[in-house]
Amino acid sequence: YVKNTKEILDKASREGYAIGAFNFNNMEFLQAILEAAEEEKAPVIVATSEGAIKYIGKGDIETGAKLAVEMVRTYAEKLSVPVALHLDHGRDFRIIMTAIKAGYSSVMIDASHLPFEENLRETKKIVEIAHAVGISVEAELGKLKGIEDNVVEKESVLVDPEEAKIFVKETEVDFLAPAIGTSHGAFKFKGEAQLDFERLKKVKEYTQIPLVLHGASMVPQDVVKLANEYGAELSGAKGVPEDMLKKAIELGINKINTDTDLRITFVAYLRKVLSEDKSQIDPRKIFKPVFEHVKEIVKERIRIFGSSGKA
Ligand SMILES: O=C(COP(=O)(O)O)NO
Ligand SMILES: [Ca+2]
Ligand code: NA
Ligand SMILES: [Zn+2]
Repeated sequence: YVKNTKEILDKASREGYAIGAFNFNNMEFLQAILEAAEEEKAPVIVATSEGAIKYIGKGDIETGAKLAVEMVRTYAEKLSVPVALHLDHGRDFRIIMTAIKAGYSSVMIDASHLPFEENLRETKKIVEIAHAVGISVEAELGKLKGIEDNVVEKESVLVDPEEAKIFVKETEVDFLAPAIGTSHGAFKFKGEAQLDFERLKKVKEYTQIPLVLHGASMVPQDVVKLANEYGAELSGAKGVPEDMLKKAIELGINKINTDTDLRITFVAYLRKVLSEDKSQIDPRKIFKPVFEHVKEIVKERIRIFGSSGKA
């Protein structure tokens, strides 16, 4: 169990590959992610959003954070690969403190919806506290479109590399998520997929720290098609193409946040299994094949990110 996410991300940044940061909300997704990392011999980051902590704790934040840490630690001590637990899109000061106290390896303070100076001040405060207890911190500059937890960002506002230089110097944040055109969820682009690689290149040059890509799911069309065949309504779903992910990694992305790809895979195969095995009522028999597919998609991502065999 990795005490501090920085150690695995600094290595990835030095060697030019990316670590998957996969979101989970329950035991089965966590199992699938960790099995995938073990089979790929890859370091891995598992992440909970604030909503996931509330979900795991049935509304009680301490319970949720504690349970997440205990589940991850208990599984991780059996594995040969490094595992880090990360708080994704931390916004609420109390939740960030609770995650640190519970034993998370790193926390994100997402104050990117605030004006630059306020984002900088918020981030600096979290960094001072987290660094005092040996925990690493992620922050975000610029805005992703779509729903970011409970804040609806109408327009994406791309990162300003000059701001990034000042921001990282002033806050001493360990890794930075620059908005370069992605957005959360399954409907990322109206027209052609497009990322601002020029900005990304400059942010890396100016900051020289591990960078994070949010909204990075690829939204595989075969899985979307399967889900729709079994009654889902996901037409128009579109993600980040593989060649763009690879280019982003070449230009300095070292942590890739992936949630939607696991969700779509889960939904497609759950629908399929339920419609084919109509008398099945044992949840274990329903979930086993479904989470085999979730594990496979995580392995595919780890291979694309270049972290297979890096444990
Ligand atoms: O950024 C993400 C996940 O993005 P996706 O919706 O593209 O999986 N989590 O913080
Ligand atoms: Ca944000
Ligand atoms: Na994050
Ligand atoms: Zn995100």
